[in-house]
Amino acid sequence: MSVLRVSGLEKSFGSVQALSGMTFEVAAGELFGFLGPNGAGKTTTIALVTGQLVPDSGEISVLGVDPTEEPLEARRRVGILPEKQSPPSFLTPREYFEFVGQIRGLEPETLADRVEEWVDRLGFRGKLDTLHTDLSRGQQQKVMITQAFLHEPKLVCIDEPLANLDPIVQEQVKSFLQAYCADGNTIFVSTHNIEVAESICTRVGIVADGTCLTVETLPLADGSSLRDRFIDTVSNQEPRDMPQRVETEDAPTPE
Ligand SMILES: Nc1ncnc2c1ncn2[C@@H]1O[C@H](COP(=O)(O)OP(=O)(O)OP(=O)(O)O)[C@@H](O)[C@H]1O
Repeated sequence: MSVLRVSGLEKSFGSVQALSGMTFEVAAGELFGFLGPNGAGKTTTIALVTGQLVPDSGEISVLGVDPTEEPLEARRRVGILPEKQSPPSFLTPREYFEFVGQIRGLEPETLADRVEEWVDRLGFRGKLDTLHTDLSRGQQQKVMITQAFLHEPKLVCIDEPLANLDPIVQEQVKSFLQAYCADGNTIFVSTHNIEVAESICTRVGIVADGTCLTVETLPLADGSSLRDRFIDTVSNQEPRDMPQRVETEDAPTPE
């Protein structure tokens, strides 16, 4: 069954075309990697899938919901770990998790149990009552990972899950992500870390210029490395037409 389906997505920001025909599908139980160079459209795709942006055209289905039509419902069903976002500086992890637990409709006992699991898993029990502003980047990332999984969503969209984490915690998070998918859940993970994607993902989509160029099952059937496949795929793509500069007759004259 398809958990996430994206078809012919187009999205522009002014004259910048971020997505041009983005198409791919992710099935239940997959740990699907989304790989691409800077500016390929990965973050834009996650924002569309999670109802934070509206596409210009194209179709999205997230756990059977169209996030363009029902953004709140899509966000309710999906766990989101956005790129480069920090928990609120003026709250402690405990306060933030209470807030997230209420939004996610968790019973207080369930929330308490899950927070216990996560502080043990990621080792930040001693920081539960420290303001986020006084936590390190890695400790803040642990809080952000926890909030994405607290309601145990069927689908979690993650941008760079291992950013700022030390190698030991990275291994713990990688194992957790694999176990979570082995239980039948699905993770969609955008990353620049090709070796991490190769070690944990079941399939990867390689994207560039707002398009999914190929989807590969891992390990690659011909035994080549994902890094080589990535470089070959991205460097062999046809260059996209660059937007033409539009000359206007009444352009303002410089003072
Ligand atoms: N709000 C915005 N306004 C204008 N342009 C934007 C906006 N958001 C994204 N873009 C442009 O859309 C394109 C895709 O950006 P996006 O952030 O989705 O790429 P990405 O694959 O996540 O890149 P990276 O790996 O560098 O994080 C880029 O050219 C970017 O400059």
